[in-house]
Amino acid sequence: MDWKQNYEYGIPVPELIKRYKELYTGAVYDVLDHMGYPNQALANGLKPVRQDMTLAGPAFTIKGIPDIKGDEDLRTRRIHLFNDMRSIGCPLIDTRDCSMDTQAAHYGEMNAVLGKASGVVGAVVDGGCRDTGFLVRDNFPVFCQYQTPVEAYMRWSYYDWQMPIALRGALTSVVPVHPGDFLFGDLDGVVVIPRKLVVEVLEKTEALVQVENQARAEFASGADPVEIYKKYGKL
Ligand SMILES: O=C([O-])CC(=O)C(=O)O
Ligand SMILES: [Mg+2]
Repeated sequence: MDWKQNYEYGIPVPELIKRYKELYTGAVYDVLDHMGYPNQALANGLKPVRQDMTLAGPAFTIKGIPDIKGDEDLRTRRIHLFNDMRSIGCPLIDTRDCSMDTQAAHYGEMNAVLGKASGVVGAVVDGGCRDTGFLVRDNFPVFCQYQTPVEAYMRWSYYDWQMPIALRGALTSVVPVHPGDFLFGDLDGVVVIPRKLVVEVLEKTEALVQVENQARAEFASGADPVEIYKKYGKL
């Protein structure tokens, strides 16, 4: 499959990633909210495996399903997803819908190593992660719901990839994610930026952050807060 057109934004992906990583999720959330997209934040439980980790980039979507018999066809097929990542040719976020499983680890260090060699710059896993020590030592940003040593085999399996997926939401039960939608995460959580809005949201958030920086500096200076609020409308 040729998915490349899902990853064209008018600005090269590495530049988008660099500029998003200068921002913070609260500001991106506010911009999306004001644009009429209030339901783009992922569930509160989704957190980085180390507090200072951030990630930004376009989603490569993966769907997994319960698999209590260890289906051999699914098991054999999954390895091909990494070549599909490579065929896209830009930095990606491995983004996993785990069908609400709350038992197994759906991500780990082997996935990260192979992912990195295939263009992956971080993972958002709506489920569990293991080998966390490796990931932390490698400084590889993974956002997940929990950590566990429990293996996925005979519990959960990869089903398909590069299809629309649904991750648990902060304000809605799920937030849809499509291949090429952007994920941006920091200590507060993760927001999903729909593909067609990636550049507009970036530019609007950069402008918002400028205003917040000015207002913050003036608040910190001890000047009259009422006057500062009148000037910027920010607190
Ligand atoms: O069971 C799995 O594939 C998850 C894991 O431990 C790894 O990626 O290293
Ligand atoms: Mg492992």
